[in-house]
Amino acid sequence: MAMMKGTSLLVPSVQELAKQAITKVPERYVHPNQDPIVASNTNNSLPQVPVIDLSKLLSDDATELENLDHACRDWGFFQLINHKVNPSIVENMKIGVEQFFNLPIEEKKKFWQTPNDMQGFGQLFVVSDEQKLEWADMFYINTFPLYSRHPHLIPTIPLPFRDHLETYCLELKKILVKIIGSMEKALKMKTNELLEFFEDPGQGLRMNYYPPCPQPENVIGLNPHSDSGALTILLQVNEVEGLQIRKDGMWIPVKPLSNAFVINIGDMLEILTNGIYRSIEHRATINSKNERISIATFHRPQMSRHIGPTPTLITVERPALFKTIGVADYLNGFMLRKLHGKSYIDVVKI
Ligand SMILES: O=C(O)CCC(=O)C(=O)O
Ligand SMILES: [Fe+2]
Repeated sequence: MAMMKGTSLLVPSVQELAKQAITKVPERYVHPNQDPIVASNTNNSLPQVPVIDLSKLLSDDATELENLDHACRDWGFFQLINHKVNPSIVENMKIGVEQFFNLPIEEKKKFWQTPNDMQGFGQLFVVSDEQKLEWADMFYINTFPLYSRHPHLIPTIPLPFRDHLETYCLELKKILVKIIGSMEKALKMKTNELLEFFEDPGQGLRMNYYPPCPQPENVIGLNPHSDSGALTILLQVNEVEGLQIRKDGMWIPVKPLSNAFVINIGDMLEILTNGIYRSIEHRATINSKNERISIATFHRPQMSRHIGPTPTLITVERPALFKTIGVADYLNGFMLRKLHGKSYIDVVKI
């Protein structure tokens, strides 16, 4: 069975560190020379990530399908509204994740990463002791397929959060299918040509906790990266700004919009669409006043599958831009490296 491998060095909790009244960030978290933080209120002329209405998409609204197509080609990111996920499901998830991060550290240790395992609390992509760390704790779990779950993680998450999490995961898988189905139409592909890659998809959840920091300009919450999977559905839990995407060389803040999901294209969808839809570099910044919480839910084709440009999207004018690669190979290669912008997709470029 093709499994997700990967390891990351064990690191201490930043949430605990930030509770101490420090005025200076420890050296291991100082990132010199990073691009300055731009807050949306200091620059109102910045363009905004497109907003897409799922209800309109599902009623075959041609204009909205075009809007989706533009969003995926030009932005790789959009905010999804009217998604019809029951607000109580989202609300329960928000409350649950806040309480989960606020458990006493002794409780959380039961969920901490162990050597050679990236699921649990900790950080990802830490490959050396010299590497600068992020100003954040994260909790990563695989949710689907079921065999990729760890017995000591989801089954021991306190109730009712565990049940709320299960419900949430299933709802997001439904959104995945609706979005991919609409993309297939927008790209004028054959029915099921793209969707078939998402039968029984792999799904993983990354919950991010970014504590406030006395020197926010010196730290980074999450290094610039593109997501390796196919489609990420992100929930900005507490409406604190921090997510930024790189567009035309500028960092653009994504304003938290209530009742919306932020959707972004990952590398695997860029490969499948032969580069027509693109994964976009993004990062999370920190501020000095408020904690920030987000939940990224990643979706990918099954580990045993192979992905390459879909035949209909290869033409004389647009020859194949990528080689075919196994999903497990792509993902495992990604997990072994430091996060570094959008550079990893180069391994499959022709
Ligand atoms: O915290 C955020 O808004 C971004 C999270 C993210 O990009 C990720 O977990 O891959
Ligand atoms: Fe991401």
